[in-house]
Amino acid sequence: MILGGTDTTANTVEFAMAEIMHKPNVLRKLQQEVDTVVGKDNIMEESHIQQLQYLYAVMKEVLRIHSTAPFLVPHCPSETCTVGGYTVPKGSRVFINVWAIHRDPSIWENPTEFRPERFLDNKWDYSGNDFNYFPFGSGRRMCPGIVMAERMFMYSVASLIHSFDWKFPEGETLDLTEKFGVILKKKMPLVAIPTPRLFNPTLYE
Ligand code: HEM
Repeated sequence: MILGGTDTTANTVEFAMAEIMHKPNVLRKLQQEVDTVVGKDNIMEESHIQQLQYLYAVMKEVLRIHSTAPFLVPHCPSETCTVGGYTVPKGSRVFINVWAIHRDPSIWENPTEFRPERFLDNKWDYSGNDFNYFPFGSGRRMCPGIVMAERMFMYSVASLIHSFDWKFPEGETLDLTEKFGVILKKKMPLVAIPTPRLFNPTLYE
């Protein structure tokens, strides 16, 4: 529970910050949204999360393009079964390549482009009922930590972009190389330089 709940969300936040910093128009839109909802003379609270619809779309897009659990977790059928015409013997170890499904050009327009707007119409959700988009898996073994993951992600990223502007260190550019494993990680850790942007310095105390 602790492993499943910390590394996953932390890596999703790291990928999100890297993508956001690389796309100044996305950062601008996010900051406009938090400034409207939270205000620049206030700090981010959990109660603001529900109103951050653009940030919610950003989270969904990060979970699509950098699927935190790229092969879900291994499943093992208790009986031999047939799926899509293929026989899966009892006891097999089954990995679902959700990373590839989330980048399949027959499902997604420009799949490698980071474009949160594709989620703004709420057509896609991750309830596990749509096998084109299921970053939290599906069925009985689906992730039980979705609500906590949402809150941790939304609160962390909203606080970071509300309180600070962010840039890459001088001379450094974006490196989004992924390191595959049970959990997808950024190969090179993100280095990001913050600059305070709120009016009242006491909000940083
Ligand atoms: C961005 C955050 C997260 C992502 C993308 C994620 C994704 C997943 C996925 C894909 C699975 C496997 C589902 C399947 O195979 O059908 C899973 C399982 C699991 N997750 Fe998460 N997870 C996240 C955060 C969390 C959090 C915050 C917790 C707990 C507080 C958590 C606890 C678990 C547990 C206990 C399982 C195993 C469930 C089982 O096997 O019955 N996860 N998660």
